[in-house]
Amino acid sequence: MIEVKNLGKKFKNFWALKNLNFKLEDGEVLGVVGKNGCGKTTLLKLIAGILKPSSGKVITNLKVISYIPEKPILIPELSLEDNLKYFASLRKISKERIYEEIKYFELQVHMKKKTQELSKGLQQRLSMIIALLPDPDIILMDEPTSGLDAESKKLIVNRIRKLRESNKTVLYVTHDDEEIEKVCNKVLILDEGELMFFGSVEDFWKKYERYIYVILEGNNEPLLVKIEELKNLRNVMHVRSVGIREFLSGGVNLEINGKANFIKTHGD
Ligand SMILES: Nc1ncnc2c1ncn2[C@@H]1O[C@H](COP(=O)(O)OP(=O)(O)OP(=O)(O)O)[C@@H](O)[C@H]1O
Repeated sequence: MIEVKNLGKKFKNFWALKNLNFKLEDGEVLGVVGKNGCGKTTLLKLIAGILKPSSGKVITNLKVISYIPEKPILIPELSLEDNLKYFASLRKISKERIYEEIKYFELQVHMKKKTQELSKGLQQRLSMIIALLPDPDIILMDEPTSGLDAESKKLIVNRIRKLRESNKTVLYVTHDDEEIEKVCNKVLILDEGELMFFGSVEDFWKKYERYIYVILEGNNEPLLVKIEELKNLRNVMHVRSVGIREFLSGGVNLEINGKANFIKTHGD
């Protein structure tokens, strides 16, 4: 369990996070969403204990916390294998446990390569292993899949699912709507340091109403419409769903704790 109570962070005279309140149970995966600079990394760092709160507190009964920063922290001159050996030696992790993760993340053939020579995806897989070796109860990840190749992304997303199945608590920053819908059971939306929404994906759509994109015959421009309006439309050529992030960035203006207050068509 993690409970965040009246949590705030001030840098000089600027509040990067203001009065956040939410609670996560064990085994929940929270997607942290919001525009650049809205305080996502600050929130993870406060929970990790890297930053001290300026107001409020983080309460948890869980002991081992792993934080995976956006840019992996690895020793560039050492091989993948030696990086793992080094980090494992700090925690007395068994060889079997290390090999289990190497196999899962399909890194066997890259063991002798220096980490500075590895692609971003391989570096991120290695970073995940290092963070998971101590068997953390809470895993905090800052955009773990952003800008990665499809294979690395798949392995990381599936590993997050496995963490959820083994009752771990995961908070991760993501810009990917598909991941939010498929991996996260809760979503937290920040807007300029304030909590705009916290709850399940289903509750988000209950609150803001579900929208879809439709393409009508003779018009290539997708239209954003409420799902129940579909039955009133003629000559529909194509329909596709809208994810939370796309919804937020597609011209929909949400008031904090309010309803969507205007809609415009995609691409305007
Ligand atoms: N150490 C710091 N000192 C001063 N200001 C900071 C510090 N760390 C973050 N900030 C500011 O706090 C705000 C929130 O930053 P944060 O990195 O948490 O945002 P973010 O949502 O993670 O952004 P991004 O999506 O770009 O990574 C930003 O305005 C940032 O400039």
